[in-house]
Amino acid sequence: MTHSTSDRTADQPVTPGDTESIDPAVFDELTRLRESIDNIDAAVVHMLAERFKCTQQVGHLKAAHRLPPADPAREARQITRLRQLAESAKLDPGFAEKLLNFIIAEVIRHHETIARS
Ligand SMILES: C=C(O[C@@H]1C=C(C(=O)O)C=C[C@H]1O)C(=O)O
Repeated sequence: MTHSTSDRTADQPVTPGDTESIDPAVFDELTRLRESIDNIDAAVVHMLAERFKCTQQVGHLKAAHRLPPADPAREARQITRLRQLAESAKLDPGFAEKLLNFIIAEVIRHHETIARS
């Protein structure tokens, strides 16, 4: 059985996936916003891919010159800088720090693999 928007009162939540019962104007707005989210997610993936291309080169340079995979002093400077950028962009600095640490941990793992190879 299908439901029109008039079958549902405002206080009843819409079942996830039940797009037919969403007000068409709301659905259009949601679709527009989701298209932007998809574009942003694609940009993030492409930017991360470029970042990892650079960090792979750093990994090979470090391995060739017997430099350690991690550089905690550089990381500390990056975190300070990113927290400041996040603050001015009204992004949670704690979240920015966690994200950078997550990415750096993956980079260091790659550098350790390169150094062993
Ligand atoms: C890429 C480097 O190696 C590691 C990874 C970093 C990063 O992903 O930004 C930063 C510092 C290092 O711990 C580097 O030393 O520049």
